[in-house]
Amino acid sequence: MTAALIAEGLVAGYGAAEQILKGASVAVQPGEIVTIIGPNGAGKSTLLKAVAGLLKIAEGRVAVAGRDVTAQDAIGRARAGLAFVPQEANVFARLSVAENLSISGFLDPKGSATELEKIYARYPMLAGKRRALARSLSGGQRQILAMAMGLMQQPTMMLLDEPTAGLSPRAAEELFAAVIDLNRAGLPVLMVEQHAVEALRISHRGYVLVAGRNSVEGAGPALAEDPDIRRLFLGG
Ligand SMILES: Nc1ncnc2c1ncn2[C@@H]1O[C@H](COP(=O)(O)OP(=O)(O)OP(=O)(O)O)[C@@H](O)[C@H]1O
Repeated sequence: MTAALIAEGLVAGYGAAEQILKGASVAVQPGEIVTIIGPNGAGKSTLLKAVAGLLKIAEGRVAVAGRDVTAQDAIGRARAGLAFVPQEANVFARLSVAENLSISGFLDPKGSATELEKIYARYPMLAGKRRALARSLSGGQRQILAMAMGLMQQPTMMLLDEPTAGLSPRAAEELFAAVIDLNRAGLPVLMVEQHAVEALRISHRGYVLVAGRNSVEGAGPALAEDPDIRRLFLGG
């Protein structure tokens, strides 16, 4: 089986300072939700950025659906199938929902209208608010919009950086339900989450990243219930 994503031995950082990633690796198999947890500053967001091609890596390799994309920039990796939803500033606040979605179809302008209809069918909330400015949406609605913008790229693999950050427990639950829904429709997901227990419970597998390196990995629900993991990384 060809992995949906392989990132191997990534070394990367920001400029002259010490590298943040010191050889981190993750893999996502077709059909999986995989969550990366770990202490603040471990490099979780940095790992997603390095995979998405937004941060140059000094060492390592990235492959999407069996194709090596290490030499590709962010656009090349998007074309190869990766959609990255950043944690912050992930929608254009002053544009409408429809405009946000339309410009996200830039990889395939011809297919964009069809894709847009699929998205409105999947998320009736967005269809109902298509003329609303993105900044008028609730936090949860905005995260759905950001995810839908990723879907406009017709990805084979979704990268989500803390999709529930700043959301109420209820909105976070709805967002996780939307992630499960997408995954059941066949999309593999790699996410970084602060709501680690909830995220691991809905994940097939999880990785613990510590100081830029892999620590523990295992089945998501098992990690969520593991007493040592809970004590060390999940606040008791
Ligand atoms: N743009 C940047 N320029 C310089 N340093 C950065 C930048 N972004 C992140 N860092 C540093 O890289 C380290 C890892 O940050 P990263 O955001 O990847 O951590 P994280 O594991 O996602 O943690 P958190 O849960 O705090 O977001 C931190 O020390 C952070 O200060």
